[in-house]
Amino acid sequence: MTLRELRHRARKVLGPIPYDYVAGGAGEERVLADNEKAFDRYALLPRVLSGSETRDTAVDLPGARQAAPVLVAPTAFHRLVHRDGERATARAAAAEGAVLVTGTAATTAVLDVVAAAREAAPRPPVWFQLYLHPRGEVTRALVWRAEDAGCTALVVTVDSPVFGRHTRDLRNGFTDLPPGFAAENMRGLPGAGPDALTPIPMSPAVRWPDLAEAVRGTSLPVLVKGVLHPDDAKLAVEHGAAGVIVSNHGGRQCDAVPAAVDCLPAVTEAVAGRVPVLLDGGVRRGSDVAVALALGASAVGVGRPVVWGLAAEGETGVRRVLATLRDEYDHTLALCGGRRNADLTADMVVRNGGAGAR
Ligand SMILES: Cc1cc2nc3c(=O)[nH]c(=O)nc-3n(C[C@H](O)[C@H](O)[C@H](O)COP(=O)(O)O)c2cc1C
Ligand SMILES: CCCCC(=O)C(=O)O
Repeated sequence: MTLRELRHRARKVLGPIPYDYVAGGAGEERVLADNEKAFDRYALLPRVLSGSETRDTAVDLPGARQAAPVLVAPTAFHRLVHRDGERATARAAAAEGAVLVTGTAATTAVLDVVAAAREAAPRPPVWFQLYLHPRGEVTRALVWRAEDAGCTALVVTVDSPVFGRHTRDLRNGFTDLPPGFAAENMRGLPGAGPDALTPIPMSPAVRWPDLAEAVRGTSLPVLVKGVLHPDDAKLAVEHGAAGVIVSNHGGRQCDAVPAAVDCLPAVTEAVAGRVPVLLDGGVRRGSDVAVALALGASAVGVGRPVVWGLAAEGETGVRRVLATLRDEYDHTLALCGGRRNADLTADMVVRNGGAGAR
């Protein structure tokens, strides 16, 4: 089963409103579509007679060593799609040796998410995603909850000064969580009630010094998610980021930006190896992972496919998504004559239809 087929299975078990919440994007969903289509514009140019029977796909990331260069991107409200929610996702990611990025908008408290991950692996890498709050004490409270739970890194999302206009949700009138669901990490903190769809008051007033303050206020590495402009990647490093995540939020924020993978080469050049560069958006096959790594990513995140796996089959479905991507990636690495992730280099990616014409 391909990851694309899994979406159809999820659609059958989900009601139309949660399905649309996950599947949808902002505006006319141009960026949502382009994130996937962009990978079709790249082709791999394999090397030959340079492979190995044993390959090493492991990767070292801030606060994590992973079996493969694929991690679970933060996606909100897992209990909306499966009764086991984030606990199932956490057990699956830990069992597959993948980083789980849980976040402020999870429907399970971070302490319980990490506890579930520990049922599957002794020291599971769980990162915590948050938005910087204009009131520093709210940010500090969230960071403390993540540290206390045992998270090994923080992910600060910077592409959401305001919430994106999700066309399908607006049409469906989906503005609040159904009764019985809440953004558990927001309990007791100021803001909209934890059962609002946007419990975190995103703010355009948040600026670079707030990031620097967040970095200073924690011993955990802080990755910055949602960077597209190479100058912002440089600023992120200068303000203490331990990693930069190239992402357009899966096409859910500004509907006029480039596909994530198209922004990767310039960001990689700007960061110049100082910190790892990661990418998410549109990754659906092992060859997409290989293209991203060749263009400079250390690892990629997957968002919707994990939610489809969770909706369709719970913990087993999430494991299937991660195992499929790892297996497909390893196979692609072999076909490209590689032994290690670093064997995939920029000269091995060409524009599709223009082989050799780089
Ligand atoms: C249903 C859903 C919820 C999301 N929630 C968050 C979130 O709470 N925080 C965040 O930083 N990104 C969030 N994202 C964005 C993802 O982290 C990621 O950038 C995006 O899904 C990657 O694209 P993909 O779905 O094509 O893999 C969400 C995405 C989806 C689809
Ligand atoms: C405050 C909820 C964040 C969810 C989110 O980021 C998304 O739906 O894209």
